[in-house]
Amino acid sequence: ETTMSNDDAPLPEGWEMRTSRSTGMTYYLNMYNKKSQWERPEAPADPGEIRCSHILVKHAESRRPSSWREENITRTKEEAMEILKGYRKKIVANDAAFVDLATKYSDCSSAKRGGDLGMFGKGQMQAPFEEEAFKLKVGQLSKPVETDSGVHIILRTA
Ligand SMILES: Cn1nc(-c2ccccc2)cc1C(=O)N[C@H](Cc1nc2ccccc2[nH]1)C(=O)O
Repeated sequence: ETTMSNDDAPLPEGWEMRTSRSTGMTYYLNMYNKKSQWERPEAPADPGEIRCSHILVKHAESRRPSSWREENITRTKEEAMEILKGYRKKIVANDAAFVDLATKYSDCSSAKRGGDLGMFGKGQMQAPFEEEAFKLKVGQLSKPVETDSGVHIILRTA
């Protein structure tokens, strides 16, 4: 029987369709690591590394309840979550830019770079952060994520 190849369906994230110059056959290119394969991919390409920015609101139970903006952070985890949800609402409503809120309010030293953490692979960031970040598509904003450092919202930028 013929297998159903849904050639007109969109490809999973990170893949592109190519035609072999020598044989004219269709193959698929992982745009992150430039590896190619004959089989139509069923899942997003493994990005290996991604780039994210984040806004961190620390609280009294944070591993290090201190930051560039506040020497001794005493707010509760619940208060931190409310503050962060307020920032997320403004960003989603386009009332404030992510980079401006990160620069002004993030309790991470990456605030100096608009919250940019640069490129990172698996095994570099705390697990809850990594898990959420690698689920995001480029340009997508996470829901609040709790780590030992505090509460974060994550923007995947690459
Ligand atoms: C992971 N990381 N990168 C930077 C950074 C990046 C670019 C420029 C300056 C600082 C700061 C940090 C960092 O761990 N900061 C901590 C807070 C923090 N905890 C995190 C957990 C997961 C991801 C980012 C996080 N940032 C701090 O300032 O107390």
